[in-house]
This record gives sequence, structure tokens and C-alpha cells, in this order.
Amino acid sequence: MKIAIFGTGYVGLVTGTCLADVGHDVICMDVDADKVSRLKRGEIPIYEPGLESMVRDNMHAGRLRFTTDPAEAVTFGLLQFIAVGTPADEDGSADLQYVLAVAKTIGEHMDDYKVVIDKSTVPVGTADKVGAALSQALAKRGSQLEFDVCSNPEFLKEGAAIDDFTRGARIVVGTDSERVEALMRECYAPYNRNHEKLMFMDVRSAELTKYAANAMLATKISFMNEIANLAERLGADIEEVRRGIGSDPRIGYHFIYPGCGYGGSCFPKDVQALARTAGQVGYPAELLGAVEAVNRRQKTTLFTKLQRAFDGELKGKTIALWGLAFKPDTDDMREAPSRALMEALWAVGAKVQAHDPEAMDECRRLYGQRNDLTLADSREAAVEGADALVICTEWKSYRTVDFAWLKRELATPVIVDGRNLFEPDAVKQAGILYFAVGRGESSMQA
Ligand SMILES: NC(=O)c1ccc[n+]([C@@H]2O[C@H](COP(=O)([O-])OP(=O)(O)OC[C@H]3O[C@@H](n4cnc5c(N)ncnc54)[C@H](O)[C@@H]3O)[C@@H](O)[C@H]2O)c1
Ligand SMILES: O=c1ccn([C@@H]2O[C@H](COP(=O)(O)OP(=O)(O)O[C@H]3O[C@H](CO)[C@@H](O)[C@H](O)[C@H]3O)[C@@H](O)[C@H]2O)c(=O)[nH]1
Repeated sequence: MKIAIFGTGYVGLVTGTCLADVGHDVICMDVDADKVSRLKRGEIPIYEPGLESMVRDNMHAGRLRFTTDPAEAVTFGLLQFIAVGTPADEDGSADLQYVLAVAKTIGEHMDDYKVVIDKSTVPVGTADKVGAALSQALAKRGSQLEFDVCSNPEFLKEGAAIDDFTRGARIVVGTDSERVEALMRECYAPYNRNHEKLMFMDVRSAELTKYAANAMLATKISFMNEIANLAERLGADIEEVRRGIGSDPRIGYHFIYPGCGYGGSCFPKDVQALARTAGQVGYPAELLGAVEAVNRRQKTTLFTKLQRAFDGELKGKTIALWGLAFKPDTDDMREAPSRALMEALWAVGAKVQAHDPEAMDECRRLYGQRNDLTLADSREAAVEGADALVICTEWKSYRTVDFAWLKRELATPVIVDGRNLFEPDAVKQAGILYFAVGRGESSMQA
């Protein structure tokens, strides 16, 4: 099938590449000329395991190409995927300007029937707005060409994007058109061989499904963080509690890891956007507000624990930080807990020596050159001359540590672990103060 994808970010690039990989002819369009010229050279602007070779293979096979020319993309594809950003507006609602700009572009250039597919995460009612923007653009041309708009939210996770796209649990499509259903079945047929994964529903339900999924996952995390904070004050161990409740199949082990708060480009903005949508229809959505509030507070806990370890005297201290990305296997630092921590440390005059296997360029791009930030080449270099170590991201390469070595390196042997990587007793035996989440030294200290 001939497919056009608008937006070559995490979602657009993965969608385009995976669809090309199963034999479709794909053109990806982006307004960012620099991104497109890098992609044309086979350079991937993001870090996503496995993606670079897949992009190159499909470009060489002639099934995947990139352009900045909207007319070329619109006329090429029967299916037009919109995969541009929907960042939070000032009031927290989803900013639809990029989505609606693509709709207008499609209306301006289409020369035949098109299926316009909202893959971006968009509030309920957006398909109607996309249809209206497109109709308006067509009307300006005096054209009465036909089109359909459907919703096809994406559920991939960064760091596991290819696997999630190709082997995801479900493919949700919101449409009331049989023609669209048949075309979407054809598009996704290569991923639908083992068992039926396609779920067709009305457009509004599909749009809401995406927000409900993210809000549910964010709720699980905030719930666990709330219980972890309680465990600290009650002298319980959250990791035992996690195992205890996860063993109940009604609860399950997935997505119940306590930590230093959820980050990334999705949960924070999507929980907020759903709450704003609820507000717009006069529903208070108190649970969503609480999920957001718990997460905001959780991101401050690493700093609070450091303050406790140093009796509030953090000025002039050097803090080693392992993990800048909002989670492992990505270079994405959007809403990362590391950022809240670094900014709080800088505000009180402390210095940061940070390491991340993939996100250091992104950190440089975000913060530039600063006297109070050193980006270290290795995890070992990050702790050299530091007073304490904080772990923000559970990269595999941080999971095994020689505590005797750490004790020698750190001026004050303190570890604040935002991901519960170590056994508290092992760290304690090495003579290091260990503040984890819901366990360790944090326990019984309100
Ligand atoms: N990142 C994820 O893991 C993920 C997963 C599922 C859903 N989503 C949703 O998918 C959408 C895209 O997210 P992302 O992380 O890929 O965003 P991103 O910021 O990485 O990429 C968006 C791209 O769209 C381009 N763009 C903007 N306006 C354009 C236009 N008019 N025409 C063509 N390109 C344009 C930008 O230049 C950018 O390259 C968002 O709604 C997001 O919530 C993201
Ligand atoms: O038990 C857990 C699981 C995750 N996290 C944190 O939650 C955040 C989000 O993690 P994850 O969901 O793995 O990453 P994303 O790439 O943001 O993916 C989410 O957001 C995407 C964009 O909407 C959706 O498509 C995915 O299904 C959804 O998992 C990260 O900061 C994690 O550290 C925890 O704290 N505890």
C-alpha cells in the first residue's frame, strides 16, 4: 500500500519504518529540514534500539523515503498518518496546532480519496476537528474530493518501540466506515497473522482508549509511589510489598515499580490533558489530579533525601548522577526526574557530575555549558571526587556495583537510589548510607 507519514519523531519514524519493513511503500514527511536531510543520509536523530539498521535496510530496498515536500507526501499516500507532536498547552490541554496544520496541508494538496489517520495522541473530538480543517482547505480550492478520518492511537514505548509496534497487544482503530476498516485491515494484515489484534470501535472510544491506557499506567505508578512513601514512614519494605501484591493475578507484576516519578513525553502530558478534557465537560476527575500531584511530589524526593543525608548543607557539594534519560534505552530527557533533581541542586549551589549511556548529547543540548555540570565519560568518572551518588535511571550497566570501591570514591558514602537497584543490607555492610524508595535508610524517617 502507498502510505504517507507526517512527523518523523519517535512515533512517525517507527511507524513508517515498520510499515516499510513488511512491504508497504512509505514516504515520511517532516517540516524539520535538518532532520529530513540527516534521515536521507541514513542517520537517525533519536536513539532507539534496532531502528537505525531497519531504516537503512528499507531505504536501500526502496520502500522508505523522506521528504520536506508536503505535496509529494500527500499525493503519494492513500493512507495519510498524522504522527506529529501534541504537546501540553499552557493550561495542560493538548495543543492541536501541528495536527490541524497537517490536516490543512492534506486538504490543500490531495488529488484523490484519502484516509487520514490520527496516530498522534489527541483528545476526544479531534477527528471531527481534523475533518473540519480538511474540508475547509478543500472548500477553498472549490474541491469536493472524498476523504475519511479515523483514529489509530499508538501504544509503543520508547526503548522498545519496534517490538511494541510489531508485536503489540492490540491495534485500535476508531471508524464507522467499512471502507476504512477494509483498508486498515490491509495495512496491518502482516501484524495480524497469529491472532486477531485489530479492534474496531467508534472514533471517540478509540481516542479515549489511548488516554485511558496511559492514565491507568500512570495511576499504577503513582499508587506504588504513594505506598512506598508510606512504607518509609512505617518501616516496611516496598519491594516485599511489590512482590506480595504483584503475585495476585488481579494486580500483576507489570508497571508497579516505585521510583523517582514517571517522566517522558507521554504520561505527564496525557494525564494532564485528560484532566483538562474532563474539566471541559464539567467532570472533576479527582483521581487524575491526585496521580499528577503524587508524581510531582515524587520527583522531589531524591533531593529531599540528599538534604537529609547532608543535614541540609548541599551548597558546594558535588553530586554524582547516574542516568539522565527518563528511562533506560532512550536518549529522551523530556520530563525526566534527573532534570528536577539537577535543577534543585543547582538552585542551592551544588555541582553535578552526570553520566548516561545515551542521553549526554541531549543534556548538553538542554543545558549547554555550565560550571556546575560535568558530563563524565563513564559511571566511574562521574563518581570521582563526588560527595554522594544518586541513581535516576535503571540502565543495565548500573545494576552491578563494587560497593567497596564506591565507599573509597565517595567523600561521604551516601547513595540515593531512585530505582531500588540494590539490596539495602549489601550497601549498608559496605559502610554506605543507602536511601532507596520505600526501603533502606529512608525507612521510619518521616
Ligand atoms: N514518544 C512516544 O513514545 C509516543 C508513543 C505513543 C504516542 N505518542 C504520541 O505520538 C505523537 C508524536 O510523538 P513523538 O514522540 O513522535 O513526537 P516528536 O516530537 O518526537 O516528533 C514529532 C515530529 O513532527 C514534526 N512535525 C511538526 N509539525 C509537522 C508538520 N506540519 N508536518 C510534518 N511534520 C511535522 C516535528 O518536526 C517532529 O519531527 C504525540 O501525540 C505523542 O503523544 C508518542
Ligand atoms: O513500573 C514502572 C514503570 C514505569 N515507570 C516510569 O514511567 C515512565 C514511563 O515509562 P514507559 O511507559 O516505559 O515509557 P514511555 O515510552 O513513556 O511509554 C508510555 O507512553 C507511551 C506514549 O503514549 C505509550 O505509547 C506507552 O504505551 C506507555 O508505556 C518512565 O519514567 C518510567 O521510569 C515507573 O516509574 N514504574
